[in-house]
Amino acid sequence: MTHKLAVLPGDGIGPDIVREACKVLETLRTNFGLDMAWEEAPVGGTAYDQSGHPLPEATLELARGADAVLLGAVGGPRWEALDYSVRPERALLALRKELDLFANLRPAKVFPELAGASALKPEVVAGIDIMVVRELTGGIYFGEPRGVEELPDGRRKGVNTLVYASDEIERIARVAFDIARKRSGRVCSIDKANVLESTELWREVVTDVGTREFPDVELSHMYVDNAAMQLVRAPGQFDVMVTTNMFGDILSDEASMLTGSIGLLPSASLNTEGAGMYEPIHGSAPDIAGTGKANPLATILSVGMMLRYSLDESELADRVERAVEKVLEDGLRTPDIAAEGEQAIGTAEMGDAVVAALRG
Ligand SMILES: NC(=O)c1ccc[n+]([C@@H]2O[C@H](COP(=O)([O-])OP(=O)(O)OC[C@H]3O[C@@H](n4cnc5c(N)ncnc54)[C@H](O)[C@@H]3O)[C@@H](O)[C@H]2O)c1
Ligand SMILES: CC(C)[C@H](C(=O)O)[C@@H](O)C(=O)O
Ligand SMILES: [Mg+2]
Repeated sequence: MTHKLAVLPGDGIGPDIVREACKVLETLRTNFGLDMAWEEAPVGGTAYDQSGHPLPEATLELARGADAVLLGAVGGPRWEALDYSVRPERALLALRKELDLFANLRPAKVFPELAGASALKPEVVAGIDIMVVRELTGGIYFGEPRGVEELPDGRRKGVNTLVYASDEIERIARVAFDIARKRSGRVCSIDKANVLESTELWREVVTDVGTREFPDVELSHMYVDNAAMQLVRAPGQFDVMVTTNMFGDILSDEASMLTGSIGLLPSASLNTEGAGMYEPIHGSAPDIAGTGKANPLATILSVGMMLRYSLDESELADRVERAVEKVLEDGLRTPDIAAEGEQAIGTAEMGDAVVAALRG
């Protein structure tokens, strides 16, 4: 059966990195028999400029009908002053909510060749392989009430609400425990249960699910401030980290620096139906947009996750990961992962190198 893909390049460096990921998909089709067809659609600021909305109905429909969505990035200074309701980032949140993509997997794996590019000492990050499991359709990103209101005395009040219902916590906990069973058998749940009742419930529910359904998995808990510190002090203690929407957003960017660059971290956002959205964890990088300096590897590795989690093509996923390892072994570096004085290559050259490594 032909896999139907929706490709949403978005803004800033989005189109550049997605172009390279599509070269990889095309190579898998022509050389390795991947049966797929993709259709592209605008999203984010680019879509807003074209149609007045960051997530046009046609784009949402395309995503709904696809087996998997590949997304670049959205947003940028050009659209920052827009009303919140039509800001590019809203498209991302709407896609996640509409497709019920509650489970966001963000692996942070240190490639041996890049241990020297890490923000930490190479010996501290050697072998690091962390899976951040981020809840993606709840928490403070979606809680009501929200907004900015005028107070009678002329002041304004900004409100966001951190809400979690027990079933939302249960389902993300199950995803984390399941993944841990295939890895080290350990889960660390990150919360702020000492201050926030919503995450006190988080801790309680994660513990219940663990005790009742996954007694074989070792569960520990950590407050988020400590976790942020431990991630740079001794990252080797973590394997699967499960956490709320906002804590996961922040901790995954932090974890990326263990690997050397945010330009290396892919993600999968999954629902219970097997469909998923795949995107790098980074944003539209306005500071380097249009310069050809963006690292496309996070997006290419997101294609790998797509093959594994939505298309049931794990052999091809392995091939993509091996091709990325090969280009790094060969010493190819975009500027974000190049050592001082080391020759760097551009976005398209990196994509071409992965394609060449795939072809063998
Ligand atoms: N998933 C998404 O679409 C997503 C994620 C994060 C931020 N954003 C949006 O992107 C815009 C910029 O946000 P930001 O600057 O805070 O975060 P960012 O992730 O876009 O950039 C942070 C830093 O990392 C660098 N960087 C990011 N991706 C890179 C890559 N592939 N290769 C090399 N360097 C890379 C950038 O140059 C920048 O210095 C904002 O509008 C934000 O809302 C979108
Ligand atoms: C752009 C923004 C809505 C998004 C998030 O906060 O989830 C981004 O930072 C991410 O990590 O995907
Ligand atoms: Mg983020």
